Amino acid sequence: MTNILIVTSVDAEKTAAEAGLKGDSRFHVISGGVGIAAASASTATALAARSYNLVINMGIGGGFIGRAAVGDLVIATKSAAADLGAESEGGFISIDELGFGSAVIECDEKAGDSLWQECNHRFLPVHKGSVLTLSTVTGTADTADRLLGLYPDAFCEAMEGFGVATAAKQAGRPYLEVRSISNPVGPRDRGAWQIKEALARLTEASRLMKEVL
Ligand SMILES: O=C(O)c1cccc(C(=O)CC[C@H]2O[C@@H](n3cnc4c(=O)[nH]cnc43)[C@H](O)[C@@H]2O)c1
Repeated sequence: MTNILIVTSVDAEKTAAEAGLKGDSRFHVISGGVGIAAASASTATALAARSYNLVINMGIGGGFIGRAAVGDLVIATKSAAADLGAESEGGFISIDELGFGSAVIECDEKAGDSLWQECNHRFLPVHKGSVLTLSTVTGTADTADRLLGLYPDAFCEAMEGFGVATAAKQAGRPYLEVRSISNPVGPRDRGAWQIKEALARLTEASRLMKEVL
């Protein structure tokens, strides 16, 4: 029997994910908190309590303009801690360049591809590429451009993926990140976030996960 841990950040995302799973006992959904630290600690606690075959970080996220629109799904190939490093006069220095490990964790290709194929089969708008994890929500076009300069294959930013991925990696478990877009990445306009639409799409994604994972 497959046991899959789904980690969301807030209860609204947990409820949306559970709605698509319709009580499938192979899945366990937790709401782990907002941000990389809460997500990582919550995932590690869940992994210590029970054995899982796959860990999925699921939630809403910001879509990079021209790459992923509100309501689209993004299936991560990598989760990248895009602001983990050092600032310098010459630009941002990643922890990879600083020699302290890697800011990028690969996602499970098999699980990602299965979901990707099913989304295409059902004509859901979906993208596959890097999802950035940030501690600060991007609020200017300059920052969005700078992030895309660092990660040209990024479709989305959110605040938890790399934390969940780190806990999964340390426990030796495969990992995947799935996001539905609630807002564009760029100049801050919190009132324009379409959270209801993004949560509905999250439910569609978890309904497909139930079929293919
Ligand atoms: O109003 C704000 O600026 C704000 C700051 C922190 C968190 C929130 C949330 O609504 C938390 C939910 C969740 O949303 C993800 N998310 C959604 N869009 C973005 C984005 O453009 N950039 C980064 N994260 C985003 C994130 O994973 C939060 O956990 C609101």
